[in-house]
Amino acid sequence: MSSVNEIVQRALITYHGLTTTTRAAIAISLAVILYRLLFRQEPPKHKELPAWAPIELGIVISLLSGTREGIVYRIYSKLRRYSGSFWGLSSVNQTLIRYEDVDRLFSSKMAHAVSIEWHGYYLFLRFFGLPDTPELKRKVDTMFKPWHSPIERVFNNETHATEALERANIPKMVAEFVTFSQDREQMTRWERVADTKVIIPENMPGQNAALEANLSALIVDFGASVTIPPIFGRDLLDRNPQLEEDLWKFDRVIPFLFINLPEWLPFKVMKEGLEARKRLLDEVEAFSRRVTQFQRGEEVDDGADMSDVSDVFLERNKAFERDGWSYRERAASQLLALLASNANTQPVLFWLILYIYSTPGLADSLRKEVAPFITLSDCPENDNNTKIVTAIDNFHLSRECQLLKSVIFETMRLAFGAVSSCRVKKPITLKDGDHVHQLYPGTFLSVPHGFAQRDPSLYPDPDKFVPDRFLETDPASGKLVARYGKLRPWGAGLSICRGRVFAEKEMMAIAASLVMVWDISPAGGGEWKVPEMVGGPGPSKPKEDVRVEIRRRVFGGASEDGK
Ligand code: HEM
Repeated sequence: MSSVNEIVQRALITYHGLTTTTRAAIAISLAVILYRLLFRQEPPKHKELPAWAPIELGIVISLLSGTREGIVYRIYSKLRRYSGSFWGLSSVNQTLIRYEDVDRLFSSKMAHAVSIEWHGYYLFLRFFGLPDTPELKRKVDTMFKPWHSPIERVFNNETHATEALERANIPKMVAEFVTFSQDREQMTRWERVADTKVIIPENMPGQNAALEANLSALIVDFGASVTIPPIFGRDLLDRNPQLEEDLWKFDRVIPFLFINLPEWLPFKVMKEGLEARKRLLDEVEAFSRRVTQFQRGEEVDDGADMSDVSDVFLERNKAFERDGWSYRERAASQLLALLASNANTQPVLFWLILYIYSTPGLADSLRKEVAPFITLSDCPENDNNTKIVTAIDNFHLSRECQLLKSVIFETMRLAFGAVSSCRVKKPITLKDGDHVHQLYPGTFLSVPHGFAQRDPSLYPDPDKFVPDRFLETDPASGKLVARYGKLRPWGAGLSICRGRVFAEKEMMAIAASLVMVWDISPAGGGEWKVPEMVGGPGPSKPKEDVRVEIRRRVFGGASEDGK
């Protein structure tokens, strides 16, 4: 709020320092824009969300999260097109704050009047710079369902999501979480990016090995290495050592592409992001070719083994093949899936692991809760009473471990803000408390669900991490169960996340296995310092990384508890 005021004040000072001609030109341009926004009788019929809409959403969130005073807030409130929960200067775009009927708006009951399928083509053009042609538009529009339904069928279904998780082989991954290797060649891909430093090498008689690392860098690449193979198989990751780094670089530039900033802007982040995008498209394009060769029974380039590529990917590739998609276009679409499955999961996973270890007593409570569902055996490389995970009972882990579930919900409350958007396709009238709004086709509605997540009337002491905040006593069984309540981290209704069942199970399995066999503490000893969160809506990132020490948990010794 204050920063918006500051920006306006600075803009006014700069404005007064300009020549008369420049000031007149700017004033006329602003008047024209305002006239177009405020006084058009017929709202323009937009097919895509206007590029300025996400900026307006950010401004609305910032204006309404503060004390709701100051000149900018007052001017905006006077100028806004609607009233009640609807915020926006132009009828083309409205941000809905505390609108009570969000679930109904995005439900199948409203599908005749609002569409959640507006964004596909828009993302293709803005994210990948593909040429705007009627043919590409037809392809993307007709692919919305074939694009989403295989993902939804597997990753939002209890049984199939559990099967996909088994394919991720989390026990093996967790055993390799830290290798304590000083040789870069021997390190895992996530150790290579985490600026690791071995403090005590492995196999020192009578000593438990210890390693320092940057926790966020380590976890996001570790998480992506778990998430990618059950969808894409091993080939894509194994062949492209830089893939994850490129994914994060591209992810950083996406907010700029989303609001249509020109690609030639001379920012480092833009340049690096676009170079990463090119490499990613090349890699996923070559991968799509190999998958197609495999599906046709042809010889696969480089003799690659594509037998573990998931049915989801195969089904989508077949649909592309039928509909005449070029390999470049397929790569763009598959890259969207790569982003959707990783860009949210991995930052949330980092905060989850950080909260588990940094909240006093929480790691021990979770160890007690998850122990019956995690099978351990003695660590073969180490005779110091340390263990490795050999099996995870994913089904019971998600059914029985309600504290862990509540911890995940609480992490998402603090570190992730979903936004759901839809396009009005038929005239509708929406009731909003005492207000009634008439909405026109070609206009857009966006709901930042995260807006309410730090509201003290819903979540007392809202900035504090409270592990059992989401636990409620179930009246029928008398047991404690984790319930979402008003939290909507996966979005709403028909547009809800297509991978949420898998994502939740995956976070549970990774957190439960890591906490059982690894100890993590602040580097150099002392108190934990949880870094400031930056970014959002979407996942928040840490302002700076967290330097930690990682050791194997010693059983029957000082660090063991709860087993
Ligand atoms: C913590 C992890 C995750 C979070 C918080 C999350 C959240 C979200 C949200 C908020 C949306 C948009 C919902 C809306 O528009 O109302 C979304 C869309 C989606 N998610 Fe997730 N997601 C996660 C993990 C995953 C995973 C693991 C997968 C795949 C296996 C996945 C697949 C998708 C897909 C395909 C979409 C639709 C994208 C589109 O239409 O453009 N998500 N997710």
